[in-house]
Amino acid sequence: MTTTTAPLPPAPSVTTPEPLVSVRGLRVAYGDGPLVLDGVDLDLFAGETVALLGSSGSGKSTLMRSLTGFAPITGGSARVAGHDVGALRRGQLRGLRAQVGQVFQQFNLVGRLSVLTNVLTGALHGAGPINAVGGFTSADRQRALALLDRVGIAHKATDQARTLSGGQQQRVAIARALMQRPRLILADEPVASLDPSMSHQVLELLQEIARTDGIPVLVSLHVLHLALEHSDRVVGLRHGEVLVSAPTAELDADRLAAVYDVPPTDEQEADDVAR
Ligand SMILES: Nc1ncnc2c1ncn2[C@@H]1O[C@H](COP(=O)(O)OP(=O)(O)OP(=O)(O)O)[C@@H](O)[C@H]1O
Repeated sequence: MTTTTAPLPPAPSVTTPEPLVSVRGLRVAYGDGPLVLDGVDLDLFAGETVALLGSSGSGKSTLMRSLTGFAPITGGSARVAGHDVGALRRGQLRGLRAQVGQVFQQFNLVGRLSVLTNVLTGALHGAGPINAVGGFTSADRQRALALLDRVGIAHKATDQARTLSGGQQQRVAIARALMQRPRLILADEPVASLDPSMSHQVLELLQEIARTDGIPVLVSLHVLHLALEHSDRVVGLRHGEVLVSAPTAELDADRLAAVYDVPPTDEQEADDVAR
């Protein structure tokens, strides 16, 4: 009797989503100084909000800066949107930065300009100095107004940015970041200057943008409960190393406190929120 071997049917294709950001064994040192990041791994996927926690000096800002080529990578790699950041030349880095929306603690708006103009400047990213003087199109203006509407402050479009409250200014900064049509949003302590209510609103907005637009949002925070309430995953840095990396649903404040040399007390957290 002969037996024949039938060919196997093709395996069902299992597609694992590719992370937009993939950091492996990243090491960063400034000048001759010590390693500020030492072997950091990080993936960021479309649609997720990842909270970055750690004591002051643990390397949160440096990790963010390394994703846009502003930190000196001395080992390992950081890939963003398919690019090996450490291997990019200056012009290529400019192109990458145009795809990354950034939100900062101090909003970084031009106070004397209108809210609308501040948002429009987001369209200049990557345009270069020659295109930048060409002015904005009416399509740009429509889009900027639509974004202001989305973040809830279209009624302030013609006001000078400096006349807005902190929470409103941060919304403008988020609209400006969206004007870039970013593939990634980096928010470095975006609520450190806001009161508790504004902090929740701004973080809710960032998480909504991540989910709706399918953009990964990496947000550094100093307040544990804000991270637990407004993120899908938490990455905790300690002395430049990843100590915790887990879905937020699996974490609690006790486990996250291990990230800190001195765990923040409720009082300190309240102070941080109120700052
Ligand atoms: N441009 C720089 N030149 C030299 N050292 C730097 C530079 N930027 C940061 N550092 C050092 O790198 C370390 C990490 O700083 P980083 O700002 O990344 O920490 P962080 O976790 O964001 O802190 P914080 O919560 O206070 O913002 C610190 O020791 C800091 O002094």
